[in-house]
Amino acid sequence: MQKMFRSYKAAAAAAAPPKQPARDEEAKVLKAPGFLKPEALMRFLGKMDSITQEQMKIYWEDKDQVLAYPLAKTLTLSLACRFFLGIDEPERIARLVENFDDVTVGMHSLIVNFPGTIFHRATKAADAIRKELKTVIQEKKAAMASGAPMMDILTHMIVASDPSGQHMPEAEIADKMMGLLTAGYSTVATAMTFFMKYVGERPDIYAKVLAEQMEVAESKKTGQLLEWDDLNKMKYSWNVIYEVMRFTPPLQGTFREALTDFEYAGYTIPKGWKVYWTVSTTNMNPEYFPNPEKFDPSRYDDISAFPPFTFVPFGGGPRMCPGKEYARLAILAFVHNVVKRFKWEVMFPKEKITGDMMPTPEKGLPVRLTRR
Ligand code: HEM
Repeated sequence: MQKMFRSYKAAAAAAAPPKQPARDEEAKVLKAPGFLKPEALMRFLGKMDSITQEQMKIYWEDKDQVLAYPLAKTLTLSLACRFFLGIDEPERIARLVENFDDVTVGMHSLIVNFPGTIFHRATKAADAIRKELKTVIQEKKAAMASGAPMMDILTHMIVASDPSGQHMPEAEIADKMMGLLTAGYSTVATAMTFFMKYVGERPDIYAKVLAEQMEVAESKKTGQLLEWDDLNKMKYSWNVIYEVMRFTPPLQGTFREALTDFEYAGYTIPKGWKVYWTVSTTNMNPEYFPNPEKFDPSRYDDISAFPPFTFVPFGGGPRMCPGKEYARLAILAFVHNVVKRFKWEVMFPKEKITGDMMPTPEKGLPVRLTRR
């Protein structure tokens, strides 16, 4: 986990001041469950599908129009709270959504800490989240003591101990959970939101996604939830998501440390400097993406044909996003449920997109829904 978070920590310095590096033993403890590997995620998929269906029922069905972005965030935070923390209460999730938004915005702000600055707001929000998470940890410990069965990442962190039998302090667990939730919540929501935008503007692509998803839906019995094999039948839908992420990368980039001096564009970058790499540097390069302005999911029919590090929505190398598979599950469960139920129209195709760290539709991406 230490390895997983080191570069994110650099990016998140604004919201969470750097702590002592995690101990090696902790890294082992936290990695042990393999909670983001497909074997572990398989068990989550049915529940992801049912949570997505519940949210469609509460927030989407019977509505003529919705704001796609805030609803996508509520969905992804509900999923993350369920699978990372084991909590389901909507009021708690609503409180966290607000605070996480402030932390996310603060990640790329100037470190100026006095009332009224973005950084100050992010620090306060991070404190509020830590406080809430500590309460969750205490409740969880009490529930565990009463023998209730637990299936979430937080429980693993609480019970795990290092070789000397030491458990991780609550404050540290809270920080680690905050890092995981921050990394895995608005990124997924952004991909879902821009799927709504780009596919809402392209009826031909919508028709193909719908055909693929209906084939999956029709192969299932009434009420049967999504299973792992179903995801393998969603290749076109996932290619659409790739194209969504090429047009609008949910995470713009992150930091690396130069291991040796090197030359770039006539400048010497000294060893030890922090460098910021971006996902989108090659996204519109016609050498790799012919006709780059065209939204064309078929370019990923053979994804292995891309030269290394030209298309990197999830990063690359040893620090590549460990949440990629989790994101695929959550996004495809959303795609399946939304296209099965609705056609939609983007109400303001020219809506301004703000935000440097996370692209944000200024009005929340209002869409007009038509029940299928
Ligand atoms: C569409 C969704 C997502 C996108 C586009 C995305 C993108 C990225 C990118 C570009 C990086 C930097 C990788 C690098 O430095 O090479 C990253 C790192 C990371 N992501 Fe994601 N991510 C997504 C979802 C998630 C989820 C769901 C989780 C958690 C469950 C997660 C956890 C992390 C963590 C912990 C890191 C830091 C890895 C490290 O430094 O070793 N991400 N992500």
